[in-house]
Amino acid sequence: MKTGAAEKELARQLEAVYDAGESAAVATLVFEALTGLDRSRLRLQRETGLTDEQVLRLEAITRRLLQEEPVQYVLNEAWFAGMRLYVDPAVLIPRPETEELVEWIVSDLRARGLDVFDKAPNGADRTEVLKVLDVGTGSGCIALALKQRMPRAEVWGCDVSDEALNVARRNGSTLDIRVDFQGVDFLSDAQQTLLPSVDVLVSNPPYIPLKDRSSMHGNVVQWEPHTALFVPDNDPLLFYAAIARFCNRRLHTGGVVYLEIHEELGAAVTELFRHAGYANVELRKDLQGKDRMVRVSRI
Ligand SMILES: C[S@@+](CC[C@H](N)C(=O)[O-])C[C@H]1O[C@@H](n2cnc3c(N)ncnc32)[C@H](O)[C@@H]1O
Repeated sequence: MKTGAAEKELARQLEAVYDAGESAAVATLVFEALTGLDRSRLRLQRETGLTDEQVLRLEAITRRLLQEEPVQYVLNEAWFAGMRLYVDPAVLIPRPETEELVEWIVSDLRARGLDVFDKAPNGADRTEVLKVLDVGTGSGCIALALKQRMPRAEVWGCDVSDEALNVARRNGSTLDIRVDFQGVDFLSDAQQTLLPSVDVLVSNPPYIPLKDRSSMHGNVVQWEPHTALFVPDNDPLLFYAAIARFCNRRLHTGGVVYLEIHEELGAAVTELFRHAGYANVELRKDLQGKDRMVRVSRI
């Protein structure tokens, strides 16, 4: 079968689980992975035939996609902040909203003129000037993107899931980005003491109340790790409260906290931090116009 026709046929089949636009986008991702060609080369080689091996692989991929398994898990890759990350069902698939959180941090720190962006020249003093902690690191996407953009910062990522930490460490080593990933149950005050004092804390914690589960798309609920997604209906701010407790002890004066939030929890999260004595509280919308990020500082 020719590549172009096979891609069209896959898109058609995927309309059983996705809308037409998504089906075409997923089919293109599959064919990029299958052929090793980017989308413009793929278009130029529409008439090239698939090898027997490619046909077999395509059949296996199609079967998994039709069971609503996210394409990122099927292909074991997701793009985040220009990095190709390994992902599997142990970790949340990194989302574009989270890239916006990373951009907010980087642009703030640039504006502060901090000496963290350039690699120290050979032989120069490699003293790291800024300590950053990513809570609930999952694939390591936030921590790795920050360390890549700010080579002279010292970056930690923590997670309760050993499987997620394996993925994060694998990404760090494949990309050759040095982040210290640690296994910590952040909800335990005792385990929080294993973590360093920092200047910047960032987190995209679990924040979806369990009651929302029934209205979510099958490919999220059936496949993505529930420890990454859900919080109890009666305590949706659980992780933000734990972050505030940690920051009271371990965030340096002048330190800043950046959080991803549920679109309906903007007022509650900002109030929690105001009440805990934090300043410069700012709620920001994502590109979809939904309340999605909060920044607060410790004075
Ligand atoms: C919403 S995911 C975010 C993953 C990644 N930072 C991202 O933005 O794609 C939340 C992460 O928090 C982790 N997590 C859940 N409970 C935790 C706990 N008690 N302590 C530390 N991490 C936890 C999950 O394993 C998951 O990796």
